[in-house]
Amino acid sequence: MSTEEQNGVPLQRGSEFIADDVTSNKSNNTRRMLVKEYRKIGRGAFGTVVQAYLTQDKKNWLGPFAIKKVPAHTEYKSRELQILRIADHPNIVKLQYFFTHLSPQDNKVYQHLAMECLPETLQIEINRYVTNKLEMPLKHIRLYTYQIARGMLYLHGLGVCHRDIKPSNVLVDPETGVLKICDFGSAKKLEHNQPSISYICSRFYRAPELIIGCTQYTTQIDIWGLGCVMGEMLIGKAIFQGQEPLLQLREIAKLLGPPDKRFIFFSNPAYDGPLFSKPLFSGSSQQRFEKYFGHSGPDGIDLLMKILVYEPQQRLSPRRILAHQFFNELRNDDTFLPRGFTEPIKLPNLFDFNDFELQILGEFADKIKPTKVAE
Ligand SMILES: Nc1ncnc2c1ncn2[C@@H]1O[C@H](COP(=O)(O)OP(=O)(O)OP(=O)(O)O)[C@@H](O)[C@H]1O
Repeated sequence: MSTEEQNGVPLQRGSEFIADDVTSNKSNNTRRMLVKEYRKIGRGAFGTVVQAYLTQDKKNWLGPFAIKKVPAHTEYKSRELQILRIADHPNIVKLQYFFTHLSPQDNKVYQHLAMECLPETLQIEINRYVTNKLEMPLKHIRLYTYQIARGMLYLHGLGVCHRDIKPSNVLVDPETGVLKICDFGSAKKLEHNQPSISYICSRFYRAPELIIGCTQYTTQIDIWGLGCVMGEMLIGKAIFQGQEPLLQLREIAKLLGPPDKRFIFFSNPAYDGPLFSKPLFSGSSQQRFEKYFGHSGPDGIDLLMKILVYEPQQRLSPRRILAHQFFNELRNDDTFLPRGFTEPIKLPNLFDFNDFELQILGEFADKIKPTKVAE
């Protein structure tokens, strides 16, 4: 394959096709466009993600986009399109175009979701620190955790539960500090009193009620995932690594202590799996949290201990997370030092709440926003 440059866009010959019905998510207009695929950037359980560019006239190129291709017409995946079409938030990956296309390789129709492209996943960023035997700076952990919580404030405000929070479903730009939640392939608008499947979410990040088989769960399952992701940034590896689905609960019990019988019963009265009711450690769970996450300081430990709790209703809500003192450093100093840079730069705007967010935040908005010192 030869490579050429067009408008600074590196293009590979041979990986292009015409799509007849490319719809802009912004204007809703549909038109014919040439799609040039550049390189594969991700592979998931359901499809592939490629970096690609779009053009109408072969002169003006749009992109780069991350185009996610999934088999079309499955009810499961069309939810992803529906949710991405309405989501409009700085911490949620933005859908820009979408279209269907018949693949000449297997003669199947694929849905194509062209999203803004970010350079890394949080998983890659975490691994980079581990490989270099370094700890991720606390400021970065605050910045990323805050933005995941802000994305959740918005999503949960819409009633949408992501259901697959994990570091590889969180995109980051380490040079700007911007973070966006991606992969809405498992997301669902949860309706009150309507059951949903409990076999959802990647094992290490599954909330205890899901492990037990609860089908009436709430968006608080995502908050559990957020706690797992924050813990993973702190220690450089997944904090609960169960070797089998039910053993996942054992890993949780090693940190939190045994689950309460009431919690098990109200999650799933028919649960007949192991209870792990004997303490798996001596001392208090506070001591365990301090041992695992000591370098996050008392505020980090306090926050994690209020997120990683069995009872979903007891877990902090997104707005209480945003208001937590762990994030005071972001309110007091609006700069950070990106990895590999020697000069600090300004943090992305973390407090530009829109009317919808302000409505959900209520009186919390004033606690979350930095208080400006009068000049
Ligand atoms: N907007 C984007 N910008 C950059 N990379 C992306 C983007 N969207 C997805 N990716 C990359 O593609 C990978 C797979 O994307 P995604 O998680 O949406 O697909 P999936 O088929 O649902 O995957 P999985 O089965 O692992 O959950 C991501 O982990 C990431 O590496």
